Amino acid sequence: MSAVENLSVADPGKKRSAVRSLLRLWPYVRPVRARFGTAAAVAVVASCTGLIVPLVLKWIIDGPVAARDTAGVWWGGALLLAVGVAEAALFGLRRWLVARPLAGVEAAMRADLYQRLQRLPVAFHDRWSSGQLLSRATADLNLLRLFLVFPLTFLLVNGVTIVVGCVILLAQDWALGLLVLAPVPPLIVLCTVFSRRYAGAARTAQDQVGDLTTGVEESVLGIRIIKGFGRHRSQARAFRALSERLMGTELHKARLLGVVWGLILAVPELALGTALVLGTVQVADGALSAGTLVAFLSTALALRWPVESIGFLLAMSNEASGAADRYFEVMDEPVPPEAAGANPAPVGGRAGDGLRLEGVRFRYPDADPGAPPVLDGVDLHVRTGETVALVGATGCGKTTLTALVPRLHEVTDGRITLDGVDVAALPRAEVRARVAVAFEEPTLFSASVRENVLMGAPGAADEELWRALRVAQADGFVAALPAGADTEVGEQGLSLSGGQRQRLALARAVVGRPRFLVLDDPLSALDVHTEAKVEAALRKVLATTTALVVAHRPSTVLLADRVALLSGGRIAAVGTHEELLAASAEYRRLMAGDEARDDVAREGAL
Ligand SMILES: Nc1ncnc2c1ncn2[C@@H]1O[C@H](COP(=O)(O)OP(=O)(O)OP(=O)(O)O)[C@@H](O)[C@H]1O
Repeated sequence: MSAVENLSVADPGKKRSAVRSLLRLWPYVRPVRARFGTAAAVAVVASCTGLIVPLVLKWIIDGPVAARDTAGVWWGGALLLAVGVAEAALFGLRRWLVARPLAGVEAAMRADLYQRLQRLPVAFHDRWSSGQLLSRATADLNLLRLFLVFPLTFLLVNGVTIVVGCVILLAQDWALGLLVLAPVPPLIVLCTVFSRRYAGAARTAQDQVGDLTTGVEESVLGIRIIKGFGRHRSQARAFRALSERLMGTELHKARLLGVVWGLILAVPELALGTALVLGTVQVADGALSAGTLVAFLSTALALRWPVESIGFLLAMSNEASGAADRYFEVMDEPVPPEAAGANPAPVGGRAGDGLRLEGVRFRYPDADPGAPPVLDGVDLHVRTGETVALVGATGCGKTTLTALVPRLHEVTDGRITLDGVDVAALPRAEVRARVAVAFEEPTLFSASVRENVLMGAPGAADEELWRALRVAQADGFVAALPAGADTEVGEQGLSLSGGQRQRLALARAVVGRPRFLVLDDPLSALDVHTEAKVEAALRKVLATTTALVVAHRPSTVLLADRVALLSGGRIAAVGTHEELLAASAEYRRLMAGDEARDDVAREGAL
């Protein structure tokens, strides 16, 4: 699969209501409702203030102008100026009222989304592409804030202004008023149809932006592979295809908006032109005063913007409803119960029992229903203080098994106990305080060395940090960094070598002096010399803890007291390295293959 092809999570067939989606924002708007409501009321008053202008004009024309009263005209002009200033001041007040609270709403929604993402299980993150999550946390939340600032208020403000304006029009001359209002019913039908279509297109575009974000992210993170394999052209082609797909959707949106906006502009103009002709005839016949016609036409013109803006206000609202759906798709994902603060830590257990896996079965939630489970009845006992190496063919489920101990995934069946306590009965925070992990892929964050390592024991003293660095044989290179342990390691620690990253990940695992240690082939990126040093240090750590270590090569296996062979979803054999060499042909094959690879690596290093 190309690195830029990714899962899109929209369900186009699903029935949705834009209003219902947007109503879900209420809990976030609720705390600022007073200020938001005041701002909307101020905007309604400001907009309706503009409708006073035609009435003042009518008074000036039929009064001072008809009577040739110059002083009266000046007074009329002053009144028009005062109305204009009041309208501008009120709109300014509205902006001031909403700016800060609505930025706060966006920040609160973003914080909730981030917290949710932290609490959701690894299985969720396996299923969702990072770009889809990133675009929800950035572009979609921005759209929602814009919706609250603009369309939500102005659909109300313009609606009220149009109703008040229509009353004024009908009061001036009901026949001309009905003529100008004739296009309203067909325009309402048009807007409803448009909304439905536009909402679908907007949602598609948002999902495509998510796919595009994933593509950019993967290409940036995988730039070394792309360059190394000379794949930049094919990657660029795949990316262009994605961005052309998005461009097509955006053009479809623009066409829809163009048609609806064209009709919203043209149809009322036709009605207004007809009213102008008929009104002029009536003035010529003496059936209508010139002031009334001017007031009528300027009221109709004052209503142009509120009517014209409906098209793009509806478009923005539909985009916002798509963004709200996308946001709540993540927020509605169930969080495993005790992560939300249930289950207190159970007491009891059998102190000194070590780590036990009893009849553990596991199947990935998104695996093919017909496929056998990855783990199918694993029984293993790692005694307190003991180190067991887990060995098996590639893809047999070693990483999966190590992820079950700190409950990154939940067992499908069976149980895992720590000192006799079922991990499923412990709060996740408690499990992770007891079990420290280091994975094959050492993940570092764009923070200092100190912050990265102390993630394993927040608040630990400097001595603990340096002890852990010494254990991982990382103290030498960390001390030589420009700012020592306070040196920033760059995004994903990419400013460090693979071996350095892996040693920091190891230091993070041991800094909290964990009772249980789970290491997934933590020595894979080390050169033979460094590996020997880390092994020597690790041996000391392993002597003080209970450890399960995934091992691919004999040198790592020799760190362990016993070896467990994982095969066909079960533990096929347990014993010392020598015992398994003597008893298991599969184990001999595995070790022989790895020995051969080690020889090649050693030759390369020499
Ligand atoms: N998130 C996932 N969803 C579905 N299947 C998965 C997932 N992760 C791994 N698998 C499958 O589970 C099986 C075991 O994978 P796992 O990574 O545990 O193997 P492993 O023994 O650690 O392999 P290696 O030695 O190559 O690291 C593989 O068939 C893999 O395709």
